[in-house]
Amino acid sequence: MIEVKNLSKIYPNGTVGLDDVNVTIQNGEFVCVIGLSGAGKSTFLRCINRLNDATSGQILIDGDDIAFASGPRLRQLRRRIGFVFQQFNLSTRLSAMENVLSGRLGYHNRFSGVLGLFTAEDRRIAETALTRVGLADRMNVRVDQLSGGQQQRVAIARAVAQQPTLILADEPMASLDPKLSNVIMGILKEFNKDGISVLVNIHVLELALQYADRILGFNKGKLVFDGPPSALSQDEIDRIYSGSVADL
Ligand SMILES: Nc1ncnc2c1ncn2[C@@H]1O[C@H](COP(=O)(O)OP(=O)(O)OP(=O)(O)O)[C@@H](O)[C@H]1O
Repeated sequence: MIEVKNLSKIYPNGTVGLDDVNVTIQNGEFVCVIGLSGAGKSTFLRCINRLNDATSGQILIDGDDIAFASGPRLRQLRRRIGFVFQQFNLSTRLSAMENVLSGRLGYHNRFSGVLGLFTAEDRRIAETALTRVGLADRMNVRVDQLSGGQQQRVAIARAVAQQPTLILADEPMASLDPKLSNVIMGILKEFNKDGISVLVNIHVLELALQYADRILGFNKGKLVFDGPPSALSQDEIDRIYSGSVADL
């Protein structure tokens, strides 16, 4: 369970990224986060795994506050959270397998991690993750020889290899051909069925409606909608986007 309490983020230049956000996400939920560009979606996800530091508030991951944790405790908490980036963030000169194995680093001390001393169990977990995303025959191919869609699947496999309880995905389809959106959402949904909670930032409302159990709508850093897709009326959509769906 993730409990976000009174979470605010003010950037050093004074921009309000998040404004007193309160939300609880139960284990196993598939949550889509929507809102206009600049609404705070990325800031929200990045605060949850501490790519961004919150200014104030709490983020409890199964009861442990990650918002202001540091050192080994932060490392341990982050291990529970996989992150999938819009631009994949892979080491493109390494193989798919090597990238996915890096998802296991949180389970090793720094020394063995740097030396790449992965166990047979790590390799088995990485292989399973790559097979689940449909890349069993591409494991040893260098990432720069894979298509964008395949690269994003490697990135998802890397997140899954962490054996996380939560996957955060920040516009994971935005760099891909729109036709691949359903493939990426479908893969995330499959892992969600295994019990991993998923939070996806998404700017295509249709996809959010199609896949989400629950939608969070942000506007200017505030959480202005929290409910199932069925509760998202045109009024609510207007409130989130302060425009009509036709403008999206
Ligand atoms: N590093 C930063 N320094 C200052 N302001 C920032 C920084 N990162 C984001 N912001 C600002 O914080 C607000 C929220 O941005 P954020 O990136 O979270 O929105 P978003 O909803 O994810 O937008 P997009 O869909 O374009 O990614 C915006 O006003 C943005 O300009």
